[in-house]
Amino acid sequence: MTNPIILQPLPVTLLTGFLGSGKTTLINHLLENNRNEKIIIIENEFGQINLDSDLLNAHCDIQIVEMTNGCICCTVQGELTNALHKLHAQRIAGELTFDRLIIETTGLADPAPIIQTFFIDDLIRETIKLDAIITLVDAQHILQHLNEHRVALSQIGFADRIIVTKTDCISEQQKNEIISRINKINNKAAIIVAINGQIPKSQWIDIHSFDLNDDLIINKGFLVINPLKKIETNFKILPLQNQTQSWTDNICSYLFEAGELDLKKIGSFMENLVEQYGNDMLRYKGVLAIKDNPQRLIVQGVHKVVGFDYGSSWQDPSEKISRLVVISRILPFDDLNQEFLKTIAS
Ligand SMILES: Nc1nc2c(ncn2[C@@H]2O[C@H](COP(=O)(O)OP(=O)(O)OP(=O)(O)O)[C@@H](O)[C@H]2O)c(=O)[nH]1
Repeated sequence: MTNPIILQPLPVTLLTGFLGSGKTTLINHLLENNRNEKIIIIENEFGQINLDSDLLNAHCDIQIVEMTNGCICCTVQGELTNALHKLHAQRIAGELTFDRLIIETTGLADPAPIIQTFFIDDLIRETIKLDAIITLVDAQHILQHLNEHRVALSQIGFADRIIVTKTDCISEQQKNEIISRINKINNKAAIIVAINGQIPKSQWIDIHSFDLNDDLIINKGFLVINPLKKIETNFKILPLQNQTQSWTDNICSYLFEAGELDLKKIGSFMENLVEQYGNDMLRYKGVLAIKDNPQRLIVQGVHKVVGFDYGSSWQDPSEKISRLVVISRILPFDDLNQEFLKTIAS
């Protein structure tokens, strides 16, 4: 009898960004500088013609799976699920060996249905580990994209990390304005500057954004890397102070904060929040302190798909603090915050 093959969950990076923002350029840079890893790339193109697979470096050790069935919102979940199941079957059968998967979405895609695929499907949840959502932003055109295409806003809102490209085509002042605008839309993601995709792999691969760990890092600083210099982590992670909303653009970051909560009450608060506003909530992540429970309760969600899990124990019970960050289209924050505060344990 042969032993069943036990495989580690496959790390997956989801690469998004508006048309022409530099996704293929970034992947090519990775492939050229990372030849000892086998990478599978799933391309999701809008329309029937997929040019990107031709643009990728054919001589590198990659496999490309194309999904060319245009309408991303209705078909992508099914198509992506099928593609991932097929890859898993080939991996299990030993027909394909690879170390990681990168999914490059069409520039016109709202990442929501793609991300949801990773939460919804049982086999995918068990065999794949979503590492991070990386959004590329074309510094030259982003202001126009934001004005004209809601999807550009959504792509920034969903990001765990944002890579600003083409800063070589604009002035220093314009670059700073753009970084500041992006930071107002999503102040959770670190922002990195890359010219022609030239950043080290460690800046966008193996970020572990979806790990259910206890760190709720709220980043208000910028991580700006000059590709020509040695990487310095001149990286400020500052606690979000009392500011709970950023009002430029209609996607905001909200912070709900309190001490120990009542499990039942916070459960129904979350249920109502997601039921009522799930369509507007791009991403949310929280570390909650529950009364009479030594462990942290971790909550993560994308729109109406939400997951709860217990994390590690609080070291010092007197420091138990609950934080929930929501990146969303505009919410009636004051009313919701009143409801949130009612979940504080008595
Ligand atoms: N000047 C400059 N050009 C860049 C930079 N990054 C990418 N480009 C160029 O921008 C164009 C589009 O880059 P791609 O990598 O094809 O962009 P993409 O996001 O894959 O494009 P789509 O698949 O059409 O959405 C190419 O001509 C790249 O050479 C950069 O940092 N600076």
